[in-house]
Amino acid sequence: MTGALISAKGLTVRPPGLGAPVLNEVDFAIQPGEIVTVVGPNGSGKSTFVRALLGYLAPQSGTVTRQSGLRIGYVPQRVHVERTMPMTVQRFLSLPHRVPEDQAAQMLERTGVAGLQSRQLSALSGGQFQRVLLARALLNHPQILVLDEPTQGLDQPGMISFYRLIEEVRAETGAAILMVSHDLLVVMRASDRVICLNGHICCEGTPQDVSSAPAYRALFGAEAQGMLALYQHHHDHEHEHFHDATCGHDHAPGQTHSHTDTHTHPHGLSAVPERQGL
Ligand SMILES: Nc1ncnc2c1ncn2[C@@H]1O[C@H](COP(=O)(O)OP(=O)(O)OP(=O)(O)O)[C@@H](O)[C@H]1O
Repeated sequence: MTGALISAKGLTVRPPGLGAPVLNEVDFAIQPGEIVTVVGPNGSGKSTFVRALLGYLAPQSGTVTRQSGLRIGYVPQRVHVERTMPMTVQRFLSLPHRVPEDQAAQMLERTGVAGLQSRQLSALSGGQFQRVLLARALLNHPQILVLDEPTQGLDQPGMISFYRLIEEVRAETGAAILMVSHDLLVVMRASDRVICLNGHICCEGTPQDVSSAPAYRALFGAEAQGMLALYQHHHDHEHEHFHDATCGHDHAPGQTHSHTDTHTHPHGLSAVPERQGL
Protein backbone atom coordinates (compact mmCIF):
# COMPACT_ATOMS: atom_id res chain seq x y z
CA MET A 1 0.00 0.00 0.00
CA THR A 2 1.40 3.45 -0.80
CA GLY A 3 2.58 5.42 2.19
CA ALA A 4 3.31 2.30 4.23
CA LEU A 5 6.33 2.54 6.52
CA ILE A 6 7.08 -1.16 6.11
CA SER A 7 5.35 -3.63 3.87
CA ALA A 8 5.78 -7.27 2.95
CA LYS A 9 4.47 -9.25 0.03
CA GLY A 10 4.44 -13.05 0.00
CA LEU A 11 6.97 -13.10 2.83
CA THR A 12 8.26 -16.63 3.31
CA VAL A 13 11.04 -17.38 5.82
CA ARG A 14 12.67 -20.74 6.39
CA PRO A 15 15.57 -20.64 8.89
CA PRO A 16 18.58 -22.74 7.85
CA GLY A 17 18.15 -26.40 8.77
CA LEU A 18 14.38 -26.23 9.01
CA GLY A 19 12.41 -28.24 6.48
CA ALA A 20 9.26 -26.17 6.51
CA PRO A 21 9.01 -22.39 6.44
CA VAL A 22 8.27 -20.65 9.72
CA LEU A 23 6.43 -17.95 7.81
CA ASN A 24 4.51 -18.64 4.68
CA GLU A 25 3.30 -16.10 2.14
CA VAL A 26 2.61 -13.28 4.57
CA ASP A 27 1.33 -9.97 3.21
CA PHE A 28 1.57 -7.01 5.53
CA ALA A 29 1.74 -3.22 5.67
CA ILE A 30 1.89 -0.74 8.51
CA GLN A 31 0.91 2.88 7.99
CA PRO A 32 2.25 5.96 9.82
CA GLY A 33 0.73 6.30 13.29
CA GLU A 34 -0.88 2.87 13.34
CA ILE A 35 -0.70 0.56 16.36
CA VAL A 36 -0.58 -3.01 15.13
CA THR A 37 -0.28 -5.98 17.42
CA VAL A 38 0.83 -9.43 16.36
CA VAL A 39 -0.54 -12.27 18.47
CA GLY A 40 -0.07 -16.01 18.06
CA PRO A 41 0.91 -19.11 20.02
CA ASN A 42 4.52 -19.88 21.02
CA GLY A 43 6.59 -20.74 17.99
CA SER A 44 4.06 -19.30 15.55
CA GLY A 45 6.70 -17.10 13.91
CA LYS A 46 6.05 -13.71 15.55
CA SER A 47 9.67 -12.83 16.29
CA THR A 48 10.75 -14.23 12.93
CA PHE A 49 8.16 -11.99 11.27
CA VAL A 50 9.40 -8.88 13.07
CA ARG A 51 13.06 -9.67 12.39
CA ALA A 52 12.36 -10.28 8.72
CA LEU A 53 10.49 -6.97 8.48
CA LEU A 54 13.47 -5.21 10.03
CA GLY A 55 15.88 -6.87 7.61
CA TYR A 56 17.69 -9.03 10.18
CA LEU A 57 16.52 -12.18 8.42
CA ALA A 58 16.53 -12.76 4.70
CA PRO A 59 13.30 -14.11 3.26
CA GLN A 60 13.28 -17.32 1.25
CA SER A 61 10.87 -15.66 -1.10
CA GLY A 62 8.71 -12.59 -1.16
CA THR A 63 9.72 -9.00 -0.56
CA VAL A 64 10.00 -6.58 2.32
CA THR A 65 9.97 -2.86 1.63
CA ARG A 66 10.94 -0.24 4.18
CA GLN A 67 10.49 3.46 3.52
CA SER A 68 13.81 4.97 2.57
CA GLY A 69 15.62 6.43 5.60
CA LEU A 70 13.02 5.01 7.99
CA ARG A 71 13.91 5.64 11.64
CA ILE A 72 13.15 2.54 13.66
CA GLY A 73 13.15 2.06 17.43
CA TYR A 74 13.45 -1.66 18.13
CA VAL A 75 13.09 -3.40 21.47
CA PRO A 76 14.00 -7.04 20.84
CA GLN A 77 12.60 -9.93 22.81
CA ARG A 78 15.85 -11.16 24.28
CA VAL A 79 17.95 -8.54 25.96
CA HIS A 80 18.96 -10.34 29.16
CA VAL A 81 22.63 -10.22 28.10
CA GLU A 82 22.85 -6.52 28.75
CA ARG A 83 21.21 -6.89 32.13
CA THR A 84 23.91 -9.15 33.50
CA MET A 85 26.77 -6.92 32.34
CA PRO A 86 28.10 -4.26 34.71
CA MET A 87 26.77 -1.16 32.99
CA THR A 88 24.97 1.97 34.08
CA VAL A 89 21.72 3.10 32.49
CA GLN A 90 23.48 6.17 31.05
CA ARG A 91 26.11 4.01 29.36
CA PHE A 92 23.44 1.63 28.06
CA LEU A 93 21.49 4.53 26.56
CA SER A 94 24.69 5.70 24.89
CA LEU A 95 25.14 2.50 22.91
CA PRO A 96 25.82 2.52 20.05
CA HIS A 97 25.83 6.36 19.85
CA ARG A 98 26.72 8.69 22.69
CA VAL A 99 23.67 10.41 24.12
CA PRO A 100 24.15 13.67 26.07
CA GLU A 101 23.20 13.33 29.72
CA ASP A 102 20.45 15.93 29.58
CA GLN A 103 18.78 14.13 26.66
CA ALA A 104 19.02 10.81 28.46
CA ALA A 105 17.59 12.36 31.62
CA GLN A 106 14.70 13.87 29.68
CA MET A 107 13.84 10.61 27.98
CA LEU A 108 14.01 8.63 31.21
CA GLU A 109 11.64 11.13 32.75
CA ARG A 110 9.30 10.74 29.79
CA THR A 111 9.20 6.97 30.15
CA GLY A 112 8.53 7.19 33.89
CA VAL A 113 11.95 6.25 35.28
CA ALA A 114 13.48 9.63 36.04
CA GLY A 115 16.80 9.77 37.82
CA LEU A 116 18.03 6.26 37.09
CA GLN A 117 21.03 7.29 34.94
CA SER A 118 23.72 6.09 37.32
CA ARG A 119 21.89 2.91 38.36
CA GLN A 120 23.34 -0.44 37.24
CA LEU A 121 21.15 -2.30 34.75
CA SER A 122 21.29 -5.36 37.00
CA ALA A 123 19.74 -3.33 39.83
CA LEU A 124 16.61 -2.40 37.87
CA SER A 125 13.26 -4.02 38.38
CA GLY A 126 11.65 -5.68 35.36
CA GLY A 127 9.30 -2.75 34.84
CA GLN A 128 12.08 -0.17 35.16
CA PHE A 129 14.21 -2.09 32.68
CA GLN A 130 11.40 -2.20 30.10
CA ARG A 131 11.01 1.57 30.44
CA VAL A 132 14.75 2.07 30.02
CA LEU A 133 14.60 -0.07 26.87
CA LEU A 134 11.74 2.06 25.60
CA ALA A 135 13.70 5.24 26.40
CA ARG A 136 16.63 3.90 24.39
CA ALA A 137 14.39 3.10 21.43
CA LEU A 138 12.79 6.57 21.59
CA LEU A 139 16.13 8.39 21.61
CA ASN A 140 16.34 7.57 17.91
CA HIS A 141 13.14 9.62 17.30
CA PRO A 142 11.59 6.63 15.56
CA GLN A 143 8.89 6.84 12.93
CA ILE A 144 8.07 3.29 13.97
CA LEU A 145 8.58 1.53 17.27
CA VAL A 146 8.90 -2.22 17.10
CA LEU A 147 8.40 -3.99 20.41
CA ASP A 148 8.76 -7.75 20.74
CA GLU A 149 6.93 -8.83 23.89
CA PRO A 150 7.77 -5.63 25.75
CA THR A 151 6.00 -6.48 28.99
CA GLN A 152 7.58 -9.84 29.67
CA GLY A 153 7.86 -10.33 33.39
CA LEU A 154 5.62 -7.40 34.31
CA ASP A 155 2.60 -7.81 36.53
CA GLN A 156 -0.86 -6.71 35.38
CA PRO A 157 -0.64 -3.09 36.65
CA GLY A 158 2.87 -2.81 35.19
CA MET A 159 1.61 -4.08 31.86
CA ILE A 160 -1.35 -1.73 31.78
CA SER A 161 0.75 1.32 32.59
CA PHE A 162 3.36 0.29 30.00
CA TYR A 163 0.75 0.06 27.26
CA ARG A 164 -0.74 3.36 28.36
CA LEU A 165 2.70 4.88 27.92
CA ILE A 166 2.93 3.37 24.43
CA GLU A 167 -0.37 5.00 23.50
CA GLU A 168 0.89 8.32 24.85
CA VAL A 169 4.06 7.98 22.78
CA ARG A 170 1.99 7.42 19.67
CA ALA A 171 -0.20 10.43 20.47
CA GLU A 172 2.80 12.68 21.16
CA THR A 173 5.19 11.61 18.42
CA GLY A 174 2.89 10.15 15.77
CA ALA A 175 5.13 7.07 15.63
CA ALA A 176 3.61 3.86 14.35
CA ILE A 177 3.88 0.93 16.72
CA LEU A 178 4.28 -2.72 15.85
CA MET A 179 4.09 -4.99 18.88
CA VAL A 180 4.32 -8.68 19.47
CA SER A 181 2.43 -9.67 22.55
CA HIS A 182 0.90 -12.44 24.59
CA ASP A 183 -1.01 -9.99 26.77
CA LEU A 184 -4.12 -10.44 24.71
CA LEU A 185 -6.70 -8.78 26.86
CA VAL A 186 -4.73 -5.65 27.54
CA VAL A 187 -2.83 -5.14 24.33
CA MET A 188 -5.71 -5.71 22.00
CA ARG A 189 -7.54 -2.83 23.59
CA ALA A 190 -4.62 -0.56 22.75
CA SER A 191 -4.38 -1.66 19.12
CA ASP A 192 -5.88 -0.30 15.92
CA ARG A 193 -5.32 -3.60 14.18
CA VAL A 194 -4.51 -7.10 15.35
CA ILE A 195 -2.82 -9.79 13.31
CA CYS A 196 -3.21 -13.34 14.44
CA LEU A 197 -0.22 -15.31 13.18
CA ASN A 198 0.36 -19.02 13.05
CA GLY A 199 2.96 -19.45 10.31
CA HIS A 200 0.56 -17.51 8.13
CA ILE A 201 -1.99 -14.83 8.90
CA CYS A 202 -4.98 -16.67 10.36
CA CYS A 203 -7.07 -13.56 10.74
CA GLU A 204 -6.61 -9.84 11.04
CA GLY A 205 -8.72 -6.80 11.65
CA THR A 206 -9.86 -4.61 14.50
CA PRO A 207 -9.55 -6.11 17.98
CA GLN A 208 -13.29 -6.63 17.91
CA ASP A 209 -13.19 -8.54 14.65
CA VAL A 210 -10.26 -10.71 15.62
CA SER A 211 -11.50 -11.52 19.09
CA SER A 212 -14.61 -13.09 17.65
CA ALA A 213 -12.99 -14.76 14.62
CA PRO A 214 -13.30 -18.55 14.77
CA ALA A 215 -9.61 -18.94 13.79
CA TYR A 216 -8.56 -16.76 16.72
CA ARG A 217 -10.81 -18.60 19.13
CA ALA A 218 -9.49 -21.93 17.91
CA LEU A 219 -5.93 -20.79 18.69
CA PHE A 220 -6.56 -19.07 21.99
CA GLY A 221 -9.46 -21.00 23.46
CA ALA A 222 -10.27 -19.89 26.97
CA GLU A 223 -8.42 -16.60 26.70
CA ALA A 224 -10.37 -15.78 23.57
CA GLN A 225 -13.55 -16.43 25.53
CA GLY A 226 -12.39 -13.76 27.96
CA MET A 227 -12.21 -11.32 25.08
CA LEU A 228 -15.87 -11.84 24.48
CA ALA A 229 -16.56 -10.24 27.80
CA LEU A 230 -14.83 -7.11 26.62
CA TYR A 231 -16.10 -6.78 23.10
CA GLN A 232 -19.53 -6.88 21.77
CA HIS A 233 -19.41 -7.91 18.16
CA HIS A 234 -22.48 -7.53 16.05
CA HIS A 235 -22.18 -9.24 12.70
CA ASP A 236 -24.36 -6.71 11.02
CA HIS A 237 -21.74 -4.11 10.24
CA GLU A 238 -19.28 -3.64 7.44
CA HIS A 239 -15.88 -5.28 7.50
CA GLU A 240 -12.89 -3.62 5.93
CA HIS A 241 -10.83 -6.45 4.48
CA PHE A 242 -11.22 -9.03 7.18
CA HIS A 243 -9.73 -12.36 6.24
CA ASP A 244 -11.11 -15.23 8.22
CA ALA A 245 -9.04 -18.34 7.64
CA THR A 246 -11.69 -20.54 9.15
CA CYS A 247 -14.27 -19.19 6.78
CA GLY A 248 -11.56 -19.30 4.13
CA HIS A 249 -12.59 -16.14 2.38
CA ASP A 250 -12.24 -12.38 2.53
CA HIS A 251 -15.08 -10.17 3.57
CA ALA A 252 -14.96 -7.24 1.23
CA PRO A 253 -15.84 -3.77 2.44
CA GLY A 254 -19.58 -3.43 2.43
CA GLN A 255 -20.14 -7.14 2.72
CA THR A 256 -22.25 -8.26 5.64
CA HIS A 257 -21.09 -11.32 7.48
CA SER A 258 -23.76 -13.88 8.03
CA HIS A 259 -22.47 -15.60 11.19
CA THR A 260 -24.91 -15.55 14.04
CA ASP A 261 -22.87 -15.82 17.20
CA THR A 262 -24.24 -15.87 20.69
CA HIS A 263 -22.11 -13.67 22.91
CA THR A 264 -21.43 -14.83 26.40
CA HIS A 265 -19.94 -12.73 29.16
CA PRO A 266 -18.14 -15.19 31.39
CA HIS A 267 -16.78 -12.59 33.79
CA GLY A 268 -20.08 -10.84 34.17
CA LEU A 269 -18.69 -7.69 32.57
CA SER A 270 -20.90 -5.56 30.46
CA ALA A 271 -20.08 -5.46 26.78
CA VAL A 272 -17.91 -2.60 25.57
CA PRO A 273 -18.77 -1.69 22.01
CA GLU A 274 -15.93 0.74 21.35
CA ARG A 275 -12.23 0.65 22.13
CA GLN A 276 -11.65 1.82 25.66
CA GLY A 277 -8.81 3.86 27.07
CA LEU A 278 -6.59 1.79 29.30
N1 LIG B 1 17.42 -19.55 13.42
C1 LIG B 1 16.54 -20.53 13.59
N2 LIG B 1 16.90 -21.81 13.40
C2 LIG B 1 16.02 -22.83 13.57
N3 LIG B 1 14.73 -22.64 13.95
C3 LIG B 1 14.32 -21.40 14.16
C4 LIG B 1 15.18 -20.28 13.99
N4 LIG B 1 14.48 -19.15 14.26
C5 LIG B 1 13.24 -19.56 14.58
N5 LIG B 1 13.15 -20.91 14.52
C6 LIG B 1 11.93 -21.69 14.79
O1 LIG B 1 10.88 -21.05 14.14
C7 LIG B 1 9.69 -21.11 14.92
C8 LIG B 1 9.15 -19.72 15.17
O2 LIG B 1 10.00 -19.01 16.04
P1 LIG B 1 9.66 -17.55 16.55
O3 LIG B 1 10.69 -17.19 17.58
O4 LIG B 1 9.50 -16.67 15.40
O5 LIG B 1 8.24 -17.79 17.23
P2 LIG B 1 7.40 -16.84 18.21
O6 LIG B 1 6.00 -16.87 17.70
O7 LIG B 1 8.07 -15.51 18.33
O8 LIG B 1 7.50 -17.65 19.56
P3 LIG B 1 7.36 -17.17 21.11
O9 LIG B 1 5.94 -16.77 21.32
O10 LIG B 1 7.70 -18.41 21.85
O11 LIG B 1 8.35 -16.07 21.32
C9 LIG B 1 10.05 -21.86 16.18
O12 LIG B 1 9.67 -23.20 16.04
C10 LIG B 1 11.55 -21.72 16.25
O13 LIG B 1 12.12 -22.82 16.91
